[in-house]
Amino acid sequence: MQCVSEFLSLHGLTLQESPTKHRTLSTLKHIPRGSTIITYPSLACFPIPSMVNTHCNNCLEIPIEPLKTCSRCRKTVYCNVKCQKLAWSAHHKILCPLYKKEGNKALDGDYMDEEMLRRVALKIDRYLKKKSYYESEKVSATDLSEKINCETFLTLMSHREKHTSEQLEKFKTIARNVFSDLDLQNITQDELITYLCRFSCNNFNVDDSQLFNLGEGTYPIGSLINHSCRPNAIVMYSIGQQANNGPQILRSIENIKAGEEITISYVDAAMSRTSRQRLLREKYFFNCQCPRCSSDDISIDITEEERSILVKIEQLTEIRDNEKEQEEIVENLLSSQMQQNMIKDSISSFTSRIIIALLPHLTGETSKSDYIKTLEVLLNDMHATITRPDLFTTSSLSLVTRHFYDRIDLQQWRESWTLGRYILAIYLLIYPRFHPIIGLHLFSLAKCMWNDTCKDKDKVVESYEIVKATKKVLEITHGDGFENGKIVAQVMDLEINMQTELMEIEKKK
Ligand SMILES: C[S@@+](CC[C@H](N)C(=O)[O-])C[C@H]1O[C@@H](n2cnc3c(N)ncnc32)[C@H](O)[C@@H]1O
Repeated sequence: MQCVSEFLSLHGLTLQESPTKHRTLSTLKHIPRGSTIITYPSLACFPIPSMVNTHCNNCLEIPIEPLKTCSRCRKTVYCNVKCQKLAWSAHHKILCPLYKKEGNKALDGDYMDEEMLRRVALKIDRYLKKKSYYESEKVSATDLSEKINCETFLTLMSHREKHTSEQLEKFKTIARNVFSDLDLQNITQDELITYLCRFSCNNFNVDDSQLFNLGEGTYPIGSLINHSCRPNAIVMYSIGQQANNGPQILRSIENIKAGEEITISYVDAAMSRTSRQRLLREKYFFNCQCPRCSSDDISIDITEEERSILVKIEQLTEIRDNEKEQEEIVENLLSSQMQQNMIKDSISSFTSRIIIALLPHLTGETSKSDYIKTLEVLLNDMHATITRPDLFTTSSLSLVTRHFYDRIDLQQWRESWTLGRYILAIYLLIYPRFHPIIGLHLFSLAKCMWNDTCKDKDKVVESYEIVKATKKVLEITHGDGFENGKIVAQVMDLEINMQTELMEIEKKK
């Protein structure tokens, strides 16, 4: 692991033993919010079944040029010749005859595991075979990254002894098939079972900049990062970077002090504590004791204000006994007649209050403690201000979101931005303030508002505030690099249109 430690320390990071988490990845220097902490290539990544015919099998990009299909197996598509050549030397030379032999094999649930195992096993086998080269001074930069990935992968936790016997049986079958298909010289069939266990608690869904799931990836460096339900970092992807095989980018969403552990969230922040903890136990085999899960434990080292808001955020995600009744209320609320009366009253005014209070914390340089104070006031006032505070919870989200997109499809901009503001208010209460979900939702909302402005100055001003917040959040979550930078550029175009419109309105006065 010498070269892995060196690679990490080049980026100001260090890996330490931990009695409860096996290892922790911490920073040696202060990291400002919105920084790219480190970028690293995958050991293997490929599209999910529904994307195999539309997205490049090497870099997951939707190509501008017509797709190139492998003329032998007719199964894999690439965005260009460069990607095709890279895939050929990495794995396709060996896998192509297998794909051909398999004909129209169904891409079912086991397909992802089997395909990942084939690709990773081929790389590890090659690495073990040429270990003396990989350890020599002659090793090329690309092979050095491969070495870092292979070495790290071999140290990842597998929790093999904790998987159910049913799961292990399934893995045994996949391992047997892959072992008989590939001529592996340096890996045993039994080791392949451990690899499959590793995939299940370490691998990532690869999403595009809009958070649409495109594929799955093994990113050994990313797999060194532990979980927190209130994380200080996120992972994003740079789709379409052929040579780097869909690199993963680790970005800070908070200022991180020197010595602090870097954490990401393995689960959706809008899930209830019970659901999050169940998933973390069943898939990752640990009991989460992050500040959010342990917010009522006074021995946890956080400020009293933070503890108080984390307890209240938790209440917003709890699964309720009156879920059905709540659904009916939201459904009625969204029906056109009721919408006029009720959204405008209680929901709408509290929505405005949340947005007015929290938006400056997305655009300005306010400190985390100021943001927490504002959040605390809002959460404290919630019960005093509105009759149904339970409508600002996770339970309302999926229903309102569905209606929001229906209205967008119908180009009903007024209704869509009314619903979009309501969703934004719930997001702002539940999610960390600099979260890609918030940035992307702000962008959708800004577009709806812009479509509905009718050149009314107040509306243009309001949508301009939303677009400024969008830009700030996306600069932090997405950054300005490559594919992710494109979305920030789109926001800037919208911002310029709004500025021009505001100047026009001023001139006409
Ligand atoms: C993707 S790995 C993270 C890196 C891992 N700690 C290591 O040293 O290889 C996921 C595993 O790390 C451990 N882990 C991650 N976050 C944790 C947390 N918050 N508390 C305890 N264990 C954690 C669990 O064993 C989990 O299955």
